Amino acid sequence: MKKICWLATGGTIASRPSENGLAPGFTAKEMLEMVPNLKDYGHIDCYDIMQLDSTNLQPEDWQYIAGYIEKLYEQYDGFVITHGTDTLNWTCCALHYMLENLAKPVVVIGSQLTIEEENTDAKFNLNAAFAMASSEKIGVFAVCGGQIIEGLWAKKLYSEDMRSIQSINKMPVATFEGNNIKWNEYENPQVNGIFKVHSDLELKVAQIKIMPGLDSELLFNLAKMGYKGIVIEAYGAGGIPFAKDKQRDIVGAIEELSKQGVKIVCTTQCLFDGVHMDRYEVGIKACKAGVIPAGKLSVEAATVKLMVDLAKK
Ligand SMILES: NC(=O)C[C@H](N)C(=O)O
Repeated sequence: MKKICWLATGGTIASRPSENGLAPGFTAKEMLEMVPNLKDYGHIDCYDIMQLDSTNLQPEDWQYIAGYIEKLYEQYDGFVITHGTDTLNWTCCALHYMLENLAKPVVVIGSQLTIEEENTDAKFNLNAAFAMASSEKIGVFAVCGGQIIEGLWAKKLYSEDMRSIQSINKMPVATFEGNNIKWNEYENPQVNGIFKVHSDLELKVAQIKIMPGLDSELLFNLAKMGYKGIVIEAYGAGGIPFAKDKQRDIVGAIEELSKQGVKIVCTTQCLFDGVHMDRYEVGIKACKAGVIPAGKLSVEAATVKLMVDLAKK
C-alpha cells in the first residue's frame, strides 16, 4: 500500500464562510472525512501546515512547504498539497526549481468551490490528486478540472470556471475521467543524484510589464532599491521598446543595468508560444543589451527560476 502525505495550506477548498467572506477553516483530517474513498489510494497522513488564502502566500511559505517535503521525503511515496488556486502555479514553479532530483509525485491541488458546497469540484480534484500521488510518475504536478498538468506549465486562466488552471505550451500529463487517469505522453525525468532542496531564494526580484509610455526610471529605481533581478513581460515575440528619449528607452536602461550586474529576463505578454528574440530589431537589440530570453516559460516560472538561480550564485 502506498503512503501518501497530505500537506494542507488552505485555499478555497478548505474554506468556510466567515463574517468577512470565505476564509480557510477545514483541516485536512476534516476534509478526508468528507471524501473517505481517498483512503483507497493508500495510507494517508494529514499535516495542517498553514491556513492561508493563497493570495497571502509568500516566498517564505514556499520554503516552508519545501522544508516539510524535505523532512518527510523518505517516509512517503507521494505528496498532495491542498492549496488555493490563485497562486497555485507559483508554488508549483517554486517547488519545481527548489526540489532537485525529486523522484516522487508532488501534486498541488485546489478547487473553485469549498469542499462543503453543493456540486463542489473539490472532491473530484482530490480524487485526481490522490490517484496521481499514488502513481509512479515523478515531478511536481497541478491538478484542476479533470486535468493533471506539469506544474511548471500551469497557469490560472479563469477566476470562476472549474477548469481554472490550464497547461500552457505543453500537453497536460493526463486527464482524470470517471475515477481513472488517462495518460497522455509523459516521460519521467532522469533522476541522477540524491534528493536535495534548494531553499535559498533571492527575494529582490521584480516584474515589469512593458506598456506604451513606460518610464525607464522605474527600472533604474528598482536597481537603486537593491533589486538583483528583473523579469520583463515584453510584447509579442519579446519586443522591448528602444527610443532616443532616455525616459522611454527601456533597452538603454537594460544595457546600463546589465553592466551593473542586474539580471534581466524576458518573457512575453502572449499566453502561448513564448519569446523568439532573434527575429525583430526590438528583440535582437534587447538581447545585445543583455536580456536573457525565457523561452516558453510563463512570467511566473521565469520569476521563480530567477529567484532560485540568483540565490545559487
Ligand atoms: N479558488 C481559490 O482557491 C481562490 C482562493 N482565493 C485562493 O487562492 O486561496
